[in-house]
Amino acid sequence: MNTQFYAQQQQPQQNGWPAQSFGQQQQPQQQTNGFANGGQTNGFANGPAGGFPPQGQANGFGNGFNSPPVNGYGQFGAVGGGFGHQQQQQNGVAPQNGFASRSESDNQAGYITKGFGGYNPNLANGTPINWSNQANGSESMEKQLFNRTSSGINFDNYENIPVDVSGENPPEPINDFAEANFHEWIKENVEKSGYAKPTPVQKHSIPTLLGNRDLMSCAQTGSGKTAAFLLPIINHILNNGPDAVKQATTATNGRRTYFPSALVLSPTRELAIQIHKEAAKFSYRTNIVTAILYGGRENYREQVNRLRGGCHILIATPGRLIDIIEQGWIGLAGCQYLVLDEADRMLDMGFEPQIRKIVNNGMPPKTNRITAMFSATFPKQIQVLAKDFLKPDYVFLAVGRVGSTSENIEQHLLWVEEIDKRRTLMQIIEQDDRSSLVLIFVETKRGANELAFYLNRQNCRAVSIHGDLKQFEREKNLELFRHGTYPILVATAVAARGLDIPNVRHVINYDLPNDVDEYVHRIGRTGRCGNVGKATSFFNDKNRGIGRELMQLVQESNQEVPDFLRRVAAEGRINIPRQPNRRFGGVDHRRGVSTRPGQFNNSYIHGANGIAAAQGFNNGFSIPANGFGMPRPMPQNGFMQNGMGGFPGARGGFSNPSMGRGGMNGGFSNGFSMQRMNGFGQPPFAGKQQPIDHWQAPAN
Ligand SMILES: Nc1ncnc2c1ncn2[C@@H]1O[C@H](COP(=O)(O)OP(=O)(O)OP(=O)(O)O)[C@@H](O)[C@H]1O
Repeated sequence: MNTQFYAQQQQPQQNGWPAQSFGQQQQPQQQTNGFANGGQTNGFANGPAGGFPPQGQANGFGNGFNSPPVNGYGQFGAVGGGFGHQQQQQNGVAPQNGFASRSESDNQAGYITKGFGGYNPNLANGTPINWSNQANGSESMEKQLFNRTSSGINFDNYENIPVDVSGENPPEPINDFAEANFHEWIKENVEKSGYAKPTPVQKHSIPTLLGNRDLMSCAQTGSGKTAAFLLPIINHILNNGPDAVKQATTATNGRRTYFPSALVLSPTRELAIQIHKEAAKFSYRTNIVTAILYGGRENYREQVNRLRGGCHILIATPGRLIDIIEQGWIGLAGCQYLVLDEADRMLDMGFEPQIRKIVNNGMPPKTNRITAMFSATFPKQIQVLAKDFLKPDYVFLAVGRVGSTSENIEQHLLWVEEIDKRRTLMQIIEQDDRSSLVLIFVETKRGANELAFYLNRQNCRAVSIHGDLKQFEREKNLELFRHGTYPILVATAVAARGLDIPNVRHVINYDLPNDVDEYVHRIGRTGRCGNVGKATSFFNDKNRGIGRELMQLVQESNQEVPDFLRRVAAEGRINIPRQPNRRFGGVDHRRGVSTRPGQFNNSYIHGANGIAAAQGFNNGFSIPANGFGMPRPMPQNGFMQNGMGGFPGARGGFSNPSMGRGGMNGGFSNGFSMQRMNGFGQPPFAGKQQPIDHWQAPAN
C-alpha cells in the first residue's frame, strides 16, 4: 500500500517535497481506510485550508497543500476535501457491511465495530448465537483489517533478546503459534495478519494468559504486545461461547446496561482506536463484538448507540468509560479480563484514581478475573502499585531491558540551542529520505501548532496532533500522516505511546521530554517489529536534567554517545553512587532489585542544592509521569523534603489529566527552571552560540 503511494508521490517536486495532486492521493486513502464519511465532509469542505475559498474539493485540497495555513489548522480544509471526495467515490465497503459512517465519530473507531460477523443486535437480549458457525466476511473488509505491515529485517534478532520470567510456576513459552492451540478462527486471523511466528513477548504472554494467570509484561516498543493480550482474550471468549457475556439488564428508567467480558484500558484516544482495530482484526469472522469508548465531545452519542448491540470486548479511555458507567450504559460485573495497556502510564498519578474508580465499580475482584498489564517501561513504584490489581502469584515478564530502546533505532543526539532549532530541523528534513514519514515531538500544544505552521510555510507538509484539537481533527491529522498525505506530524506527548504507524522512519525530539521513559516511548514510534528507524534529539541546557539517564540509555542501546552528553552526565554524577550495570534493568520488584540504575536509590538526594533537586526529579522518582512534585509517600525519598522546587509546577501539570503528558510537561518545566536557578544556573555551555555542527560538544 505504501509502496504504491510513495511511488505516486514521486511526482515533480515543489520546494523539496513531492508535489501533490489530489487525484493521486485519493486512491490510497480509499484503499486503506475504506470508510465513507459523510458527517465530516461538509464541515471541512466549508472550512478550507488557510481561509482559501473552496473551489470544489480537489481545489480545496490543492490550496491546503500549497498555501501556508493561516492559523495552523489550515490543513483541515484539505482534509475535508479528501474525505468528501472519498465518499463520492463510493468504494463499496459501506453498503456491503452496513456501517457507512454518518458522523465525525464514525471515521476511525467506528468503521470496524459492526459488520465483521460479530455484530448481532440480539446478543444482549440473549438470543442464541450459533457459536459453531463462522460468520461471513468480505474481501473489502479483509483489505481494511489485514493491511499487513511486514516485519523488518531484524525481526529474527528478537530470538536473541533475553527474557526474564518470574512468579510461581510460570508456564512454558510457546515456540510457534501452533503451540498456542488457538481456536481455528483465530489461527486464520493470525495467518491473515502475516504473523509467521510469535515475538518473545507473545511467546511468554500468550500461554500465561491462556493459563488464566495474571501478568505484568514489559517488552520493548513495537514488539507485539497488543496481540500478546488480545489473542488469548479472544480465544477465551470464543471457547466460552454464549456464556462469555453477561446478560444486559434494564433499569427502571428503561436504560439497558451492557456488560462486556473484557475491558482494555488505554491512556490515549488514538491508541484505543488502534487497539480496537486490532481486536476487530483478530476476531474477524467470529461472533465476538468489539466496542470502543473514548473522549471527544462529538462522538459521545455515536459510541453509546453502538453499545446497543452488546459487546464482548470493550476498549476504552478511562474518563469516557467512567462517564458511560455513571450514565448506566455499561456495567463491569461481567468483566472477566482486564488489560491495562501502557500500564505504567495508566497507574501514574494522572490516571490512577480513575483506574481505581473503574476497578471498584462492580468489577469482579482480582481473584475472579484475569488482569494483565503491558508496557515498555515499568518503574518499580508503579509495579508496587500494580500489585493492588493483580493476584499475588502473577507472572512477571521482562523482555530485553525494560525501559530500554530497541537496537533497531539509530539514535542521534545533537546540541542545538533553542534559537537554532528550526534551522537545524530544516537541515535534517532536507536531508531525509522523502519517502518515509517524520514524527516530530514538541513540548507544548502551542509549540506543535506553531511548528506545523512554520513547516507548511517552508513547503513541508505537516499536520499536528495535540490535546487542543477537536477529536475529529486529531484523528484526521493522524490519518493524513499515516497515509503520507502529510508526511510530517508535529505532536505533543499524546502521540508518544503505543501508536503503530508503518513507515515512520525518523522520530525527532525537537523538544526532549523530561524523563527518559517518555523518550523511550517516543522514539519507539519508529524501529518497530524488526524494522529499522532513526531518532534525532535536540539537546541543550534545558535538558540537563535528563542527561545522565539518557546517556545510560544510549550507551546500553549500543549507540554513540556524544561528548557533550558525557560531560553533562558527569556533572550530574555528583553524589550519585554508581549503580550496578544489570543486564536486566527491569526486574520483578518482588525480588527487590531496581528497574533502572539510579532510580530507586534515593539516598543521594540532597535537596539543599539544585543539582540534588534535579536528581530528585530524574532519579529519585522513578515514576517520571507523576514523580515530579506529587510523589507517592516515600519518606525515604529526599525529594519530599528538599525538592520542593517542582511542586507548584507539578500541580499545574496535573490539573488536567486528560491532557496527558502535555500538561505534565508544563508542570515539570516549572520545577525544572527552579533546578536551573539553583544548581545549573551557570552551566558551562550557557549562552554560547554554536555553529550548526551538532555532533561536536560545545566548548567549555
Ligand atoms: N508475531 C508477529 N509477527 C509479525 N508482526 C507482528 C507480530 N506481532 C506484532 N506484529 C506487528 O508489530 C507491530 C508492533 O506491534 P504492537 O503495536 O503490538 O507493539 P507494542 O509492543 O504494543 O508497541 P508499543 O510499546 O509501542 O505499544 C504491529 O504492526 C503488529 O502488527
